[in-house]
Amino acid sequence: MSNPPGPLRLALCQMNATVGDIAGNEQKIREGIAAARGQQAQLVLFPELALTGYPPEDLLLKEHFLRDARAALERLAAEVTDVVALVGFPEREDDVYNSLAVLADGEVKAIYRKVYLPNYGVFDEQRYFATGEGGALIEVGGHRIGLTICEDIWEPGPPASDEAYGGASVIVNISASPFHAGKGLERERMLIQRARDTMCVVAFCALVGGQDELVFDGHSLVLDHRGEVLARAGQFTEELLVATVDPQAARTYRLRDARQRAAAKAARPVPTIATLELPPGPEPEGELRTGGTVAPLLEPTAEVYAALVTGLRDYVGKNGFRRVVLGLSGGIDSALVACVAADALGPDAVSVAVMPSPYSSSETQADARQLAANLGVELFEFDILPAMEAYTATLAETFAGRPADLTEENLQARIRGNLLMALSNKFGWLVLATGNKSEMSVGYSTLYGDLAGGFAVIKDCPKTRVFALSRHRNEVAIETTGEPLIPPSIIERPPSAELRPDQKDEDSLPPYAVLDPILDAYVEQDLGRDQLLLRGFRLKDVDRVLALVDHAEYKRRQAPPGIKITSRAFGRDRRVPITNRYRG
Ligand SMILES: Nc1ncnc2c1ncn2[C@@H]1O[C@H](COP(=O)(O)OP(=O)(O)OC[C@H]2O[C@@H]([n+]3cccc(C(=O)O)c3)[C@H](O)[C@@H]2O)[C@@H](O)[C@H]1O
Ligand SMILES: Nc1ncnc2c1ncn2[C@@H]1O[C@H](COP(=O)(O)OP(=O)(O)OP(=O)(O)O)[C@@H](O)[C@H]1O
Ligand SMILES: NC(=O)CC[C@H](N)C(=O)O
Repeated sequence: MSNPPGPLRLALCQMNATVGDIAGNEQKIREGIAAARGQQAQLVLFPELALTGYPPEDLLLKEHFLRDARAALERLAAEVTDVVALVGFPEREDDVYNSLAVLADGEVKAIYRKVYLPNYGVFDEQRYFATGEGGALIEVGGHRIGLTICEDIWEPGPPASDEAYGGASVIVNISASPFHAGKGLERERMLIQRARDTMCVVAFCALVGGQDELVFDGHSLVLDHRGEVLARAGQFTEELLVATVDPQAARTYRLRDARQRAAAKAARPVPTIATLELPPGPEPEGELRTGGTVAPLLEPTAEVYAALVTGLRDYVGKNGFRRVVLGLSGGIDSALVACVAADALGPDAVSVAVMPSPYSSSETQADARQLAANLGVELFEFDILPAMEAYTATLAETFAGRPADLTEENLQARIRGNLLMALSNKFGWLVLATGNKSEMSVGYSTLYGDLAGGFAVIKDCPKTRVFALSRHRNEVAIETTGEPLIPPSIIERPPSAELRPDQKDEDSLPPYAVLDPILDAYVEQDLGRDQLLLRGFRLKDVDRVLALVDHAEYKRRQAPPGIKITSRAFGRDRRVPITNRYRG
């Protein structure tokens, strides 16, 4: 019997790739490999499709895009020495595969192809990729390492189980796993279970950063064979997570667990696709011990806030904007968006416009000005009365004899939207829309009015969550400066669109504490009318809300993109027809 292989030093490069920026991603991978080498890592992992960013969507239908990605991979491979690098890329062969390349000794040594291609929720991988054949191992200095790509490890059985039964003591997973509230913990629990099932070290290397509506939270992990967390990267931040693992301990552990012997006999044989020398690694005399840094987890509301900040920062940065602008009403939605913008971009990159009409109360305007001052953002003031009067005069003859109604209310929202778009056009700023998920659900927003804009930061945050996030931001401010950031009256005042005298949201909608749970059940869980009644919601509320949600689909299709933070956001996550006579 040969000597058992010793410890293995891993580096997980939790990087923020940009979709389509092959050269930029290539450079980040190059730097990650150098940093991993600097940390004496022997194996360095990069996220799923790290070379192209995730999801590249229909770029994958372009042959030249696939060729460019391959060329970048070959360039990187040629430079790799003294470490084994596992890099995600789209592979064009007889078909297209979502693949992991094993780079070592100046070449691409082997390629593993993703087996499970997710095609639910926001995922569309079967549109682009063919499935891989099954699990695969690489041997690095006697360590058998099982390869998986993202969804592969969400499946309880093969390929990970086949790889473990085939002798793997380490399972690596390169991933691009989009965030929703609570997902990080859910994913960590799943990975702990996989480590226990396979009795393997699990190294999970995650993508981080925003891509259109998706945010990738990072939260890379290294677990031992009993599911203990050896190392955890921070959430929503780039990081090179380095950890030393003891694969031999996993092998020893298995000797005491007879279950896997029978299962191993029944398992599908797994090929070893590369046999490689162990790269140098740390000096044995050094203070080498298993583990790495373990970042603490953010609490649930802080986590969602961080997702919004990351999503906005990356949307703005990756799309080449330098500044954003939004209408600040003195209400809670625009207040929260302004805070997120200032936190994401810095107050110097945020402008706000206070645009009172005769229905805007002096209190809300004062609150808006106070918040702008607290944030230190640039403030514009535009009185919209002259524009309202101009519209009214222009339409007077046509509308003669008709009372003022929603038409005039919507005109106010449209005047504001127009002014913001004028600032956008003149100065090249991105307009942030401020609608929340409750409003998006029931269509409580004006087309070409407050729905105007380039990015809708809180469109997936129900109003009750908007309150929680705003309170959270104030708690953070009080902890750091002793003062709230958002004037408390903004949080305490009953929500109103202020489009007519004394208007309150609750005059036309059920209270948000009632509305939001109905929306969660109907929109996120697809429950029907009868099931909603079984849950104790009132018939009157259910019928009204369901009709509003169904009717507003046309409006949502015209809304700007925004950050997904729930398990079911509007858009690609929930595809319902606009023309639709089905009720309930
Ligand atoms: N199926 C369909 N496909 C395509 N377009 C369709 C359509 N059905 C109606 N439309 C069009 O949509 C128009 C109606 O939509 P729209 O013009 O937006 O107006 P509408 O939905 O009628 O009114 C706006 C609603 O949002 C509320 N609001 C506005 C502004 C701010 C807030 C807030 O609190 O934040 C709330 C306001 O109180 C009101 O209830 C119709 O006139 C028609 O042109
Ligand atoms: N007086 C105003 N000045 C500037 N912007 C405004 C004003 N009123 C409305 N807006 C813009 O239009 C959006 C829709 O606001 P509205 O007051 O109609 O309802 P809301 O959904 O309760 O939003 P908020 O909580 O921000 O007030 C606001 O978030 C803001 O961006
Ligand atoms: N890219 C993937 O395969 C991701 C799928 C996985 N279930 C997730 O949500 O994280």
